[in-house]
Amino acid sequence: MKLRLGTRKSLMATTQSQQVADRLTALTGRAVELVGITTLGDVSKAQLSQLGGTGVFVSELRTHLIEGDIDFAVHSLKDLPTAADPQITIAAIPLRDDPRDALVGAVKLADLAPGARVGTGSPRRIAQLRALRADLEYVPIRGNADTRIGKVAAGELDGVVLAAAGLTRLGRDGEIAQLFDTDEMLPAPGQGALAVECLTGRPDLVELLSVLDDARTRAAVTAERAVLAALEAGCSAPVGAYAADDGHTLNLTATVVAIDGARAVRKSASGPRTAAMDLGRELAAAMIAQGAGTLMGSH
Ligand SMILES: NCc1[nH]cc(CCC(=O)O)c1CC(=O)O
Repeated sequence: MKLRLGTRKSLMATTQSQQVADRLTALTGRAVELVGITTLGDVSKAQLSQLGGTGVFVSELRTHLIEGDIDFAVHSLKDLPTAADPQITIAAIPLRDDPRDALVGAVKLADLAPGARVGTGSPRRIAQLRALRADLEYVPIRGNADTRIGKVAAGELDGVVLAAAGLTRLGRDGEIAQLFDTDEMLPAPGQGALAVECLTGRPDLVELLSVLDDARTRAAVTAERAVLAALEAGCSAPVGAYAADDGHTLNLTATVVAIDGARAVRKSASGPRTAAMDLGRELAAAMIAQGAGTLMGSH
């Protein structure tokens, strides 16, 4: 029997789902069929913020899992709520793609003229960009990557900032003018990683899908998301976190930035991969002690 992989119909979603399907077939011999699902979030993009952000896509695919229409689903990990759903198991977190943010446009950020218009809807990106270039105009934009990049081609904007991983999945990485090093811009927790999930009540399927798991990526994103959860922040909060696992140790850096870009709390910590959750929680507690909570309230 073919496994049914439920996916949103956007190009990014179908591309990443197909990659996961192909890898699963290569590793296990099991055939996988993509099942396109139109979510409420896709239908009414205008109301997306009222619907609670990108979490709406995740919860609709989860409803299809629970109803048995599909066997498993693939999400961008950074769009998953930090609160676990006991009915759902993240059976695999595959090897992460490039976690960095990217500037799409003709020139690097440092070479943009004063007052140039840069598009991004993310408070995390705006705040960190303001810290790098306070003299540019940051324009809130919505829509899929295609629409956003189109505003640069149309001359409406001088640049847009997006996740490098998403651009690569869309085959648009050739238009990247600059990749931001994590020293200058910390990505969203889990950025560039995928989550493969199915029902907890299907242990055989959990086991089958687990061949896709990458232990280092799982540890890194566990630490990053523990920061987010401990700060009680959502996916649209001005929180950046990045952890790298060098094979022995997990090195985690996180930041909370005020939307004006003028104030930030930034801290790093290291620990064993096996204690990823504690590493993230403890770093968040240290950040709160330095005023991170006040900064988040001030945007
Ligand atoms: N919030 C939307 C979203 N969710 C995942 C990605 C990109 C791919 C990824 O980070 O895995 C994007 C677009 C973006 O932030 O540019």
